[in-house]
Amino acid sequence: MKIKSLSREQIRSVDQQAIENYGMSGLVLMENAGRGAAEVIQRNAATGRVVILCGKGNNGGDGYVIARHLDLMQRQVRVVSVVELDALSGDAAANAAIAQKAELDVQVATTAEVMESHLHDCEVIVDCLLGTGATGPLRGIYADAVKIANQTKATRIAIDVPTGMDVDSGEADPHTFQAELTITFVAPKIGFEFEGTQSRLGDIEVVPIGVPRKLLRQWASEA
Ligand SMILES: NC(=O)C1=CN([C@@H]2O[C@H](COP(=O)(O)OP(=O)(O)OC[C@H]3O[C@@H](n4cnc5c(N)ncnc54)[C@H](OP(=O)(O)O)[C@@H]3O)[C@@H](O)[C@H]2O)[C@H](O)CC1
Ligand SMILES: [K+]
Repeated sequence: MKIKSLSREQIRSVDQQAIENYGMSGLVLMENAGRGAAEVIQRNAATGRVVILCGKGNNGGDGYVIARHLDLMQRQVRVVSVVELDALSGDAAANAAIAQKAELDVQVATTAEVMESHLHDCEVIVDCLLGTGATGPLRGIYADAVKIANQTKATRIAIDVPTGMDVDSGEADPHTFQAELTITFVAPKIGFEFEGTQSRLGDIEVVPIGVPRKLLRQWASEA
């Protein structure tokens, strides 16, 4: 079944319905998202050290799941959070805690200098800073992190939407993450169809997260 491009509102309602009407849990959706993304990353960037940049919300939460699954694939992985971990909540906090108990390499970088020290020698950078919850211009360390990442020679992979891009309008902050590959969940986003977004998105892979077909049928573009 091919799902047409969805808006922020529509994708949120998929989440909501999966949880409220089908009894799925956010943790299960996040696990499916992170595991699916890790498998696509392994297929597209099969070697080298991976740094996963994590923000405060569930896009960041995906990053901790991705880290755990890449570690299971014997990859060298480091998570670099742009917020103190006690600022996390819900499913993101749960997966950050699992990552720490699993003794994955989790660092915090709230300044550009510390961020630079983590990014200068890695081969793959995964953007889990902001997803569909982003609003307005990038704030502080988020802008710094994207600027530094864009200056490296690393392969850059965006999760759900490149940080700095508006998921509905396609409008891009001056410091939008420049991805070679964007791994997006459930369906492409309507903002991806706008002029000029291609250079920031790179190739797009859609990863299903286990939401039942019956729920998605309302947005199917073909059976
Ligand atoms: N059904 C699905 O597709 C699933 C998607 N998942 C992932 O969840 C994210 C959406 O997560 P959410 O927590 O709603 O939002 P974000 O992670 O994108 O943003 C989180 C917080 O970031 C702050 N924020 C917002 N805009 C900015 C900005 N311009 N600069 C800096 N910080 C910003 C804001 O927090 P504040 O309290 O600081 O205002 C946001 O709350 C989705 O994209 C997927 O990756 C699920 O994992 C599974 C299901
Ligand atoms: K992102």
